[in-house]
Amino acid sequence: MAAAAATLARRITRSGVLPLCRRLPVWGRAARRPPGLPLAPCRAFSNKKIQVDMNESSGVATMKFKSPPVNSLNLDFLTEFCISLEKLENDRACRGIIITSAIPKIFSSGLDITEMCGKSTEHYTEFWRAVQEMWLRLYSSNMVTLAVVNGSSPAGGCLIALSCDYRIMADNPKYTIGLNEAQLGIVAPFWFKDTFVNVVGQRVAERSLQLGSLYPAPEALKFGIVDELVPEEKLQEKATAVMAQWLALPDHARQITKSMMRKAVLDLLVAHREEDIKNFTSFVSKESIQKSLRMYMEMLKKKKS
Ligand SMILES: CC/C=C\C/C=C\C/C=C\CCC/C=C/C(=O)SCCNC(=O)CCNC(=O)[C@H](O)C(C)(C)COP(=O)(O)OP(=O)(O)OC[C@H]1O[C@@H](n2cnc3c(N)ncnc32)[C@H](O)[C@@H]1OP(=O)(O)O
Repeated sequence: MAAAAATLARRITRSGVLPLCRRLPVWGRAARRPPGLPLAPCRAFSNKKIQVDMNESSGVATMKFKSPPVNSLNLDFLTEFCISLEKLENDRACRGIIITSAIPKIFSSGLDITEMCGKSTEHYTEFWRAVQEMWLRLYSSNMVTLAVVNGSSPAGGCLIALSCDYRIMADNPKYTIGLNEAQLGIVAPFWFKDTFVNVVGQRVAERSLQLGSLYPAPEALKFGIVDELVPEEKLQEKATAVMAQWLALPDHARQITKSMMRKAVLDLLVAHREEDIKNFTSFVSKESIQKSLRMYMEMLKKKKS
């Protein structure tokens, strides 16, 4: 696992482009299987920060974030996420993936702010490439992707949920979700914004992004950020039912449709990836932005005392 992670990290940082596995191809997963060959065996695999369990009979994998205290998305987490997703994409038996958290009350606290504070340009470059890679892989996945948001999910955490095909959230007003970057004095990149617009529409996205709004679960449902609220103890049952409904369709029809809906947004980042990295590194390197991020971290720590 460590060797695989190192290899992937090297591939992300050096070549700049990973061989993205089948970005929304025009063929179904079943059609890729050479006739007569048995399905590849599926196993559960657990890494440091993400636990993946594969249900071989349903063809559905569950990916559980388990990176205390708050599942923040640091370089190691993002690398593990990409490796896990690649393994599942390459597993012919896997047709759907449920993404959720093993940490009570938190889905993901978003990008790890410490990765964007006081580091070198090289580090920002490596980190941002990994963030891009995570989104490109998830948003372009040809599997059915279902986010089970069982806790708060700001910024990058919200992006993960928005990048899935469907979102179920625990019916608890203490859990919030949204792209709150503006509250940190930073800006959600264009592809975060485009992903958000594709889910909630221009008006809700514009207002929410300018205000950096974090919505309690009931409001998130009202604005279409999530598709359903479910009592926490029913999340698993509901996720299984929703996944079965999506998997009841022929893969190729659903995949081609998904590709049509998402291609333009994906292509834009693929075409402007290096420029986007430069924008990020020069933006976060500004002293004013560093100051905002430091103040935000201090605010988080003070909140506890
Ligand atoms: C011209 C320019 C054009 C374009 C711009 C170009 C580029 C764009 C530039 C930048 C884009 C960046 C996009 C950023 C996306 C992000 O995701 S930023 C992260 C946003 N996340 C948050 O705001 C969440 C902050 N955290 C919280 O609100 C809470 O922690 C919580 C609700 C998640 C959990 O609350 P609690 O359970 O009460 O836990 P604590 O608050 O006590 O936290 C425990 C511990 O964890 C630390 N922590 C929390 N979140 C983060 C994080 N995201 N990163 C790093 N660390 C985090 C917190 O400080 C505590 O630490 P300790 O005090 O225990 O050391």
